[in-house]
Amino acid sequence: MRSISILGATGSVGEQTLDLIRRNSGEWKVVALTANSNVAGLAAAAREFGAEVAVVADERRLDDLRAALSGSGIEAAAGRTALCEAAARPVDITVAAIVGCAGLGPVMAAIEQGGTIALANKEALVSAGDVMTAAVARHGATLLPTDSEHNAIFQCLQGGRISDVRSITLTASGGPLRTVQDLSAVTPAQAVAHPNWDMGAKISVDSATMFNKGLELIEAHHLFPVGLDRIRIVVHPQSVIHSMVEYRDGSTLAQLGPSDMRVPIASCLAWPGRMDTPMAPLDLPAIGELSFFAPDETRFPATRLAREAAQAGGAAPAVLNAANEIAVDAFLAGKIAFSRIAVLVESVLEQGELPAAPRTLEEVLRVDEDARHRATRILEPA
Ligand SMILES: NC(=O)C1=CN([C@@H]2O[C@H](COP(=O)(O)OP(=O)(O)OC[C@H]3O[C@@H](n4cnc5c(N)ncnc54)[C@H](OP(=O)(O)O)[C@@H]3O)[C@@H](O)[C@H]2O)C=CC1
Ligand SMILES: CC(=O)[C@@H](O)[C@H](O)COP(=O)(O)O
Ligand SMILES: [Mn+2]
Repeated sequence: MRSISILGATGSVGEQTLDLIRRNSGEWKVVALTANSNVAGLAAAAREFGAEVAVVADERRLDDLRAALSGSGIEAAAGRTALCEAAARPVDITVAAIVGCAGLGPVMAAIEQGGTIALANKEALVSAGDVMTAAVARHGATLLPTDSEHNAIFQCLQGGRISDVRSITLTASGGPLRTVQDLSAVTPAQAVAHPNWDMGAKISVDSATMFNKGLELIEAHHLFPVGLDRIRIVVHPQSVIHSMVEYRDGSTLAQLGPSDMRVPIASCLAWPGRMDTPMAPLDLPAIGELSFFAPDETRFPATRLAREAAQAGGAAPAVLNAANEIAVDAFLAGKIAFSRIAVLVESVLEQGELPAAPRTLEEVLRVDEDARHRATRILEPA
């Protein structure tokens, strides 16, 4: 029996993790499950899987959570501190599936326990960068990349040496707007309609703007230290090849699979072994063709902005991420046009001097908070 905590259990990655646990329920003990405000979903999952503790980030929902769990014997808690305390409970694996920089504190709490973390929450690593990787090294923690591209690269690196890598290629679907000419009138419904993956709203918008690939570039830069100039992006609309590693002898290894997050999640849950998933095998004759294109950074400037932020280093990636989170929320709320997302991010990055490079979690959170204020002030001038 292995123990697991799922941070962001009510989301797309969280629910897909629970689906795998359900199929192998005798093998897993669920310790902590967390959500932001979805009390009904959290309580149902906590009851079904017999969790030790359920935590909701929104403190105003604590009474509702207690009521939903009454008689179950499951502990209920709320707030950011409770989230970090739950994340710090010792487990064999923590699945980090909160969306946004809001997941950073709990991820760091799990890292400080020296645990194994299946990391889907890319914004946490993008924002904290070296602060997180240094904490991983200091506490002897293990990060298992769960984002599909990074999981693909991780798999392609097994048995290889990072010093033998010539390049890493991140594949990008190009998102739902790849062939849409007029980006000025894109609605939230269009932007979240990803052609291949069923995901939460924020990452779906990020795929549409290509900020997802920009964040993933920075994520790859921290996970796989081959040098930024050796990490490339190629548009591959079928999302069958999830990424590739080219070695110095000219061999390129790729990981292929269905566009279903249960594959990379299962790879992390069973690592270094393997486990069954319910997906049908890839039917390559039915897929027919795999195609590849260079990214169009004129229409989708996000990958250029992310590369520049990664090159600048220090606080720049955290600023880029925070501004993007504010812009995506504003777009989904109907407050700004789709095309303004990248414009806003660039404005925040170019506004005045960037803060000093953060050296601690608290400093990262201050950079994040400050960039959010700056982005909000641009959107809603006093
Ligand atoms: N979905 C996918 O296929 C993939 C996702 N990822 C990454 O995984 C992460 C999760 O994505 P996804 O599952 O799509 O997201 P969802 O929006 O579907 O789920 C997000 C989860 O985080 C919780 N949450 C939201 N805001 C907060 C907060 N402020 N504090 C604490 N918890 C919060 C939500 O709770 P509640 O339900 O109560 O709102 C929910 O459980 C993201 O970083 C994403 O980039 C990476 C690769 C693929
Ligand atoms: C499933 C996953 O990892 C997502 O990040 C997905 O890859 C998004 O697709 P694109 O950003 O390539 O459109
Ligand atoms: Mn991805």
